[in-house]
Amino acid sequence: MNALAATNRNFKLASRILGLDAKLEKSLLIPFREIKVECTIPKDDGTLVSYVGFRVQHDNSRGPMKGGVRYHPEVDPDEVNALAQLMTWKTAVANIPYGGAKGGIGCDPSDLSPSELERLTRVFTQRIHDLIGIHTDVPAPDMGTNAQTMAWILDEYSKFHGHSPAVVTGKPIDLGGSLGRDAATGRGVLFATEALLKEYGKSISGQRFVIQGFGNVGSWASQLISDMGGKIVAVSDITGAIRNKDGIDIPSLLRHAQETRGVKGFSGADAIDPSSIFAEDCDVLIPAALGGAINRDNAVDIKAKFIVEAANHPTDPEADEILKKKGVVILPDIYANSGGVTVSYFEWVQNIQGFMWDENRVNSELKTYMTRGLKDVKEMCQTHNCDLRMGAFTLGLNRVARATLLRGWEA
Ligand SMILES: NC(=O)C1=CN([C@@H]2O[C@H](COP(=O)(O)OP(=O)(O)OC[C@H]3O[C@@H](n4cnc5c(N)ncnc54)[C@H](OP(=O)(O)O)[C@@H]3O)[C@@H](O)[C@H]2O)C=CC1
Ligand SMILES: O=C(O)CCC(=O)C(=O)O
Repeated sequence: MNALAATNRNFKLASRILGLDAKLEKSLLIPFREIKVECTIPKDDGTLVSYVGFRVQHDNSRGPMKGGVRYHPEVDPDEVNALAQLMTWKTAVANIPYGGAKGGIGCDPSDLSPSELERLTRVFTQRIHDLIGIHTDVPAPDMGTNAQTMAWILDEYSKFHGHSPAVVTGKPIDLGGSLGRDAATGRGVLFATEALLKEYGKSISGQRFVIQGFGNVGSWASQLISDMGGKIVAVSDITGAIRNKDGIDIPSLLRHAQETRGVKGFSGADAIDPSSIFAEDCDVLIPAALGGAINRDNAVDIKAKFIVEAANHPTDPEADEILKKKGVVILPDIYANSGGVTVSYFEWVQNIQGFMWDENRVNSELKTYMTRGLKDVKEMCQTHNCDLRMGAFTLGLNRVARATLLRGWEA
């Protein structure tokens, strides 16, 4: 099932649980605006190359639309649409005053030089600058993009609209970025996992973790979990997968991955088949790479008791059903990875106030939001006798539906 069909399915299940009116349901589902732009740049050798960029603005009933920009070869309109919709429910679950959006360019950033990436980002920004803004739509990093990408968007946007640090989040600290934003999604995953395990009388320390993806989210989650005494027994990225049953030394792996641009070849672990990473024996599985990674073919082999969805829509609905029957507890993406957008909100607030917080404040506010988020999700699970995914979806939908109804429609 593609990302959009899977997301729409979860939306419809939640809408049915809440008993939403069919017309309201339709209005919530259809994106506010879908933008598709052509981005042609000269490569370093002078030849021209064209890419297609997207920005889907899904909903703004609770505030400015918010969401990352992804650079990846598999970016397509349906996927961006699904990711934008997930942002709407995610910001509502986190209870931050935003709607949802997502953008992307169908490109392989590893094939582009830094100057080509800069040109591409600037052209994309030129195409969409009049449709984004501090109180309209605020981009942030996602797969294949980072603080530097945000700095280029900020600079290009500011040429048209004047210096506007709050137009993007996840930007470098020197340009008004927030302390703690780089680690925020991984730290949020840590806090979410801690809160979940506590419900089962467990703590991070002593649990065995398997993590797919060692980029921003996966590497920070690995580092913070291992700092808390969790044992990371297997990790994978696009270069390969590695296992050490006694626990991987994460600081050494981080150095290796930085030097060699991947986890492959790390001397402190054995190489394993990347396609069997989910079958590794562990207590907690954390997918932190692409969507749809857990599907009906690999779900049956999963041994973890808990899955914490650091990636967006990593679990296909068919896999969801299989895992539910196996009794695996899944902490859904729209709650589990909301630490990133929550600290993006703190960054935006700091930019608007012109007052910078220290990192302790950022991290402790994040913990408050993540802990409260799980409590709110669990209350919906109890009210509607549903699993955590439907608890999160009904929580998000209910908040957005209420805001939409309160605002009303033009007569
Ligand atoms: N960044 C953020 O703040 C947030 C991100 N997310 C989600 O988290 C996920 C990861 O994002 P982020 O860490 O930012 O992205 P990055 O681009 O920083 O990292 C992605 C990681 O996934 C790896 N990867 C890609 N394809 C595969 C594959 N087939 N098998 C194993 N590993 C793979 C990449 O390997 P390589 O680098 O070698 O290509 C890299 O390690 C995405 O789903 C994103 O939407 C969610 C909330 C916020
Ligand atoms: O920080 C943000 O604004 C958005 C992060 C994001 O894209 C996501 O949560 O999927």
